[in-house]
Amino acid sequence: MAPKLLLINGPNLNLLGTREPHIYGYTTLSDVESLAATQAAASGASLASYQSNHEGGIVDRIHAARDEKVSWIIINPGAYTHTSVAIRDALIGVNIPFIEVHVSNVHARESFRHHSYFSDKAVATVVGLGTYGYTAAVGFCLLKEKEKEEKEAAAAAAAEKVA
Ligand SMILES: O=C1C[C@@](O)(C(=O)O)C[C@@H](O)[C@@H]1O
Repeated sequence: MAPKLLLINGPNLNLLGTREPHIYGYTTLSDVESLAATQAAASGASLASYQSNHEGGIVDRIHAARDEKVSWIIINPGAYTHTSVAIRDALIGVNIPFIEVHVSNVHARESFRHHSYFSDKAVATVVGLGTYGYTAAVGFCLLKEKEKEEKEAAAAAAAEKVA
């Protein structure tokens, strides 16, 4: 089955490109989403995108990802990074590996941005690479899926040899 990736962006990230461009740059969310979908498609994977300014909407989208058999979630929880036990619990609850992305280097900003409810459960955290952080995260997920596929193919070939 072709790998399925889900890109989730939290509150205010719909304003990417116009919001504090000295911090978040000029690339829009729709640029980010279409680039990520193209990147996934080039490797035979699919990528769906979701953005919400509401915590419950993000929780519901994460729950739906389990039914959709999503292999990886890439999430920028925005300000919910620093507050949301509910989104953390949803990600743990569905047991889908996830990458946490922040456009800005949160560690070089106000101290309330230094704590994340996600980093200790994320496979990886990407901070401060601008919107390239999304590209890096998608590339990593695609690499891991390719490695998994190669491992499965090698195991199947070995099993065939024994039979
Ligand atoms: O909304 C955001 C964006 C952010 O997640 C980032 O991508 O750098 C960092 C958060 O602290 C902030 O609330």
